[in-house]
Amino acid sequence: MTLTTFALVRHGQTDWNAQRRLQGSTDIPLNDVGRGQARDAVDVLSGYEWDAIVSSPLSRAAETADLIAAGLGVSVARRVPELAERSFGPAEGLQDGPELDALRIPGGFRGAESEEAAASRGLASLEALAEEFRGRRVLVVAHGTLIRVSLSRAIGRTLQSIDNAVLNLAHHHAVDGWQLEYFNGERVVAAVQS
Ligand SMILES: O=C(O)[C@@H](CO)OP(=O)(O)O
Repeated sequence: MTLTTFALVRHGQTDWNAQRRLQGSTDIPLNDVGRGQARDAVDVLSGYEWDAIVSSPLSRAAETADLIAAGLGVSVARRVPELAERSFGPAEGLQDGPELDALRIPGGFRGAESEEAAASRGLASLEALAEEFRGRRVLVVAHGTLIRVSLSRAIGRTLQSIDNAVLNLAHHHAVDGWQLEYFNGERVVAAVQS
């Protein structure tokens, strides 16, 4: 089986990231730090061949993808709606604290998209991309939670190997045992077989 190679890239920083406010489906643009992070990623990623770049439609990811694509000279193939961040419902905009705690229920927040639903759509879109770009190398620019839950699901089902799977452009973010690492200049790929 020919493997498709993905670099899974988290978008750069937004003001809400800096303020530690949950964004989810709220469309917050990159800030200057985030735009700089996207440009810095070009230096790291330019050591590899990329056949396509796809992104979540939310502007923090789309703009990161556009900046990386411009720097690499690769056209942005498309926005993939299923790569949008998990929706957190009424928890969006909140920081850690009592107001957020009041919305917590097992597995998430009241009124939020379930982790199961986000993982299903995220992994299905990765599997479709793996098939479409079979044997090639694809940059996917998406979100912390969406990437984490999709890969968590993939490990249970179809992920064959992970080798520094996640490029985290914004900040270290450990959730449920998944450590999304800032890119360290080594191999950055997850090989996904569908
Ligand atoms: O939505 C958010 O605030 C976080 C949650 O993980 O994700 P991202 O910043 O990657 O979109």
